[in-house]
This record gives sequence, C-alpha cells and structure tokens, in this order.
Amino acid sequence: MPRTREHTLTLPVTGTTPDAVTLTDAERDELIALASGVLAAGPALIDEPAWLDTVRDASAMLPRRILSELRRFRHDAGPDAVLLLRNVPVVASDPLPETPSVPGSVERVPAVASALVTAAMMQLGEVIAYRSEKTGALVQNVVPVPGSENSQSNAGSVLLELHVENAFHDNKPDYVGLLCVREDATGDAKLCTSSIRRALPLLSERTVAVLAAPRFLTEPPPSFGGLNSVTPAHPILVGDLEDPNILVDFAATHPLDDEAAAAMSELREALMRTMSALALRVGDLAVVDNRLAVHGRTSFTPRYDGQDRWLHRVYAHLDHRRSRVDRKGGGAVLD
Ligand SMILES: O=C(O)CCC(=O)C(=O)O
Ligand SMILES: [Fe+2]
Repeated sequence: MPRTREHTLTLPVTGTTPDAVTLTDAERDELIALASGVLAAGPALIDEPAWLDTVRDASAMLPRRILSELRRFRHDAGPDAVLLLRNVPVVASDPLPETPSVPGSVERVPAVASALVTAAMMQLGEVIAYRSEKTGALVQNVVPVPGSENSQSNAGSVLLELHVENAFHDNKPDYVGLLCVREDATGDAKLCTSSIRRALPLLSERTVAVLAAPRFLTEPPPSFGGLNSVTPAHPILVGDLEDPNILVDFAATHPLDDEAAAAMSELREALMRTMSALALRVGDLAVVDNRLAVHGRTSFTPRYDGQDRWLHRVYAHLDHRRSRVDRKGGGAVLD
C-alpha cells in the first residue's frame, strides 16, 4: 500500500511537559553502582539470555522512589500516559563514544546506559524485541542515519508522524522506553507525545463511533525492513469508550472509507492540540504507555559528525504468556 501522506508540515509545539521525576545525586550514585554490578556479573553481550537474568535481579534493587514511580505508572499511566525520569546517569566516568550512524544500529556490549534503561523497563514488564526490526536486538539505537532522512522511522530526521509503536503487530509493546544519551545540540528534535485521554474530550460523538469501528488498516513501519503484512481491518479506539486504548500510526494506518478518513483527521487534530513536545536532555528516560499514547518527533538537521542526537530504545510488554506464540524458543524476541 503506498504511503501517500506528505510529511512536510511541522507539528505545532504546545510546550507542555509531562510530569517528571528528577533523580537526586544519591539516587544517581545508587544507579551507577547498580549498573556497575550488572557489567561485572553479566555476560559479555546484551542479547545473551543471561544478561536479562542479571538485569532482572538488579532491577529489584533500583532506588525505592524509582520503584514506586514505575509501579504507580504501571497501575495507571495518568492523563499524559508518559513517565519522565530525569538525571539518569548514562556513563560512569568513561567518555561517551561517538553517536553511531549506521542503519539498524543497536547496542551489543553492555554499558551503564543500556543496563539502566533495561532495568527500569523490566520493572514495568518483560523486555522484548522484534526479529524483523534491528535484528531482534533488545537495546536499539535511535540515531539519524545518512540517506534515511526522509524515512518514517527512528532513522529519519524529517517529521516523524505520531504513532503507536509497531501498531500493526498483534503483540505490540505495552511500553516504549527512550533514554537520551546524547541530546540534539540544536534543540530542534523534540519527542512528541499525545494521549487519547487528553484528546478524547475534543472528539465529537460521531467521530468516536467511527473510530471505534473496524474501518482502518495498518502497515508495518519501515524499520521492519519491508515486511509485508498489513493488519486485518481494525478500530482505532479499542475497549471502553469512556477510557479507550488507541491503535493508530498516522504514517501507516489507512482509513477504508471517506467518513473514516475524516474521523482520522479529526483525531490527529485533537492529538496535536493536546500534544507535549520535549527536547530530551542527556539522562532523560521517557517511558510511553503504548496503549494510551502516541509518539513522534519534530524534524531536525543531523550533522553526522559523531555528536548527533542518540537515544537507547527498549520495549516491554506486560504479559509474556500472551506473546509466547510469537516467541520461538521462549526467548525475548518476537517474530
Ligand atoms: O526520536 C524520537 O524521539 C522517537 C523515535 C521513535 O518513534 C522511536 O524510536 O520509536
Ligand atoms: Fe516510535
């Protein structure tokens, strides 16, 4: 199915920021000690099964305040459906390496930042990845890639449309964690998030009814390397219409009729009016509830000089049994 939408508009920026929890210096020290323990005790590579076992044990020892914030967020993601932890250490004392710029970039060798983002996500659920996306690596790099500027994926630098992560997949992640290890020096690149909880009151009753009907199809994103499996027709608003989940990717979801198209436009408008836009700083860990919120990114201009914006991305889901059918061999990687 052709991607017809023009991604030339910039998203309007409202400037609001979801509630943030800023780590204290003492909590940072605790986290560095915890990460150092993982690096000392764990295997040499992140994608060895023993690494998740090591991080799981360590994650139970996160600072108490962080544990309770994560637990509270898991219980109810709140009106913004985003948890922002700030001041997370991303290195101990070593300098940060240059920002990678190769396609499909992932973290293979454990480091402070990859250990901590994984530990935090493990307190929300089970950490997972997708075999067709970035070779199934558990910790993925979100970096701009030369030649992919116009791609509607994490490798691009044009406006990245609001989306539910891997919306096409039966077992999409319940949470997406994005830890900033190097910020965009220009400040132009902003993580945008909008929750259906904020947007719903702006929608007409008729639009809600249309969005709740199976009048939409969703394609896999380009990061899945061209995998060609469009969803069956599905609704965009799922569950109790007083407080529904949202399932849409404005670059990959296609309405099946004109009324459905109009409802999707109204929804995008409402999501943009209630959107938060955040220029992630080093040590910001944004966790998005992928059932209630969509996310995207404003456009920016990479330099490809080793100093570009760099995030680590880790997915988690709540129910490992539910996805067992997609996890051949029982590992963390879904087909
Ligand atoms: O670059 C960003 O801020 C978000 C990119 C994104 O959507 C993702 O990595 O899933
Ligand atoms: Fe995304």
